[in-house]
Amino acid sequence: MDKQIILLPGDGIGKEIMDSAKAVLQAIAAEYNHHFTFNEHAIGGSAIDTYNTPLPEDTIQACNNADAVLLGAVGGPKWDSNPAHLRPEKGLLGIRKTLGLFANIRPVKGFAPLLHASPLKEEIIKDSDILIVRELTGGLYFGEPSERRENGNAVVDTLYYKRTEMERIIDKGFQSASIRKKHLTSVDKANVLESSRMWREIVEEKKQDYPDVTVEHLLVDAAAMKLITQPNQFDVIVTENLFGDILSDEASVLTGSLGMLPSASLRTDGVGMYEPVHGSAPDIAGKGIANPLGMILSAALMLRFSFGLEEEASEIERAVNECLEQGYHTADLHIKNGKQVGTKKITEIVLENLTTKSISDSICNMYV
Ligand SMILES: NC(=O)C1=CN([C@@H]2O[C@H](COP(=O)(O)OP(=O)(O)OC[C@H]3O[C@@H](n4cnc5c(N)ncnc54)[C@H](O)[C@@H]3O)[C@@H](O)[C@H]2O)C=CC1
Ligand SMILES: CC(C)CC(=O)C(=O)O
Ligand SMILES: [Mg+2]
Repeated sequence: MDKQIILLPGDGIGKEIMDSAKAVLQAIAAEYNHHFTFNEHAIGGSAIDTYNTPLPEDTIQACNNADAVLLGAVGGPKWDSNPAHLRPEKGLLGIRKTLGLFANIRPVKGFAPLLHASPLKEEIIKDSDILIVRELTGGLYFGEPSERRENGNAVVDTLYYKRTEMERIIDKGFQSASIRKKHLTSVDKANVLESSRMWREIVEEKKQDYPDVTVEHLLVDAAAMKLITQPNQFDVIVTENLFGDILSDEASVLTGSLGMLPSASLRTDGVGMYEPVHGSAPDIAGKGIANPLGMILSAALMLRFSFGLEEEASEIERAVNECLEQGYHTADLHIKNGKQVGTKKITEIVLENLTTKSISDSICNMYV
């Protein structure tokens, strides 16, 4: 299979973890006889430094013509006091919107060897397997106006959603639930927000189309609490942009580290951008200690969702699991008697496990 993949490493640890994902994809291409072409483009703070914009036109064009996009992370203190249009995050929001990637799929399923790596008790997190379906191109992150007023003494951000934008993501949530355990939790703040009341109405309408899916409505504050007290009560969570952003970082605690979580940002035709859930981690950038597994697992999601390469995707997930079984981990994972290594070394171990298939040849599909 021939595929053109655009790499957007971005800022901070973005470049370090992108190198890992690329190496894993090259190994998969060699093993399965695929031809992946990689082209790197600028986004975020590094694009501001070189091109004076967080999202150069050339990057947009390349992504538009690609089969899939891999993104590291953007942002950092260097650009934190820039005006809104010259912030790295504007580049990320811009590429999501421009490509129409409205569905952010964030699987939260812990690897067995990491059950004891979470600060939560093992009996609480065991058997948890959650799919967060987050709206990605609307809501507070995009609404206009968003500005200071009254000489800087007042401020407005706008939460705007069209009904159609809510309908398509809620549909995605129902579709995901219907091929999993058939339980959908819709998260909103309908006791306060008009947007959430419209969201809830749509969920109620849509549930007629999915009679085999049970639906539960949760207010976001209670959902935040239940996520870490009864995580195995969840199957699919569908929610709007801001709530999904916050809840997915919280949910990462179940897996031992934010550095473990992958994501897929999709539209309906299969085109996607694949990005770990975490940010650019400026506190550890350049130290060679970042956990690349969320990025590597995002590359696996790319193979599965955009290229239909289920076996290859599962092979990466198996190699990651094996590496953790062998006790290897980066510093963000707290594992007693583990073998703590840096970004490059853990990538090498994943690569070794890809080629040796020492323990099992079985396909472990983490996310369906
Ligand atoms: N998708 C993206 O590009 C995102 C970008 N950001 C940006 O990233 C910058 C930093 O934001 P933070 O709030 O610090 O969030 P962050 O996700 O970058 O980091 C939070 C904490 O988790 C740790 N961490 C995150 N990923 C890790 C990994 N792979 N390995 C080991 N440790 C990891 C960091 O060291 C830090 O202590 C900001 O500029 C923010 O806007 C934040 C979230 C998403
Ligand atoms: C950096 C933001 C624009 C987004 C974010 O935190 C995320 O998508 O997880
Ligand atoms: Mg986030």
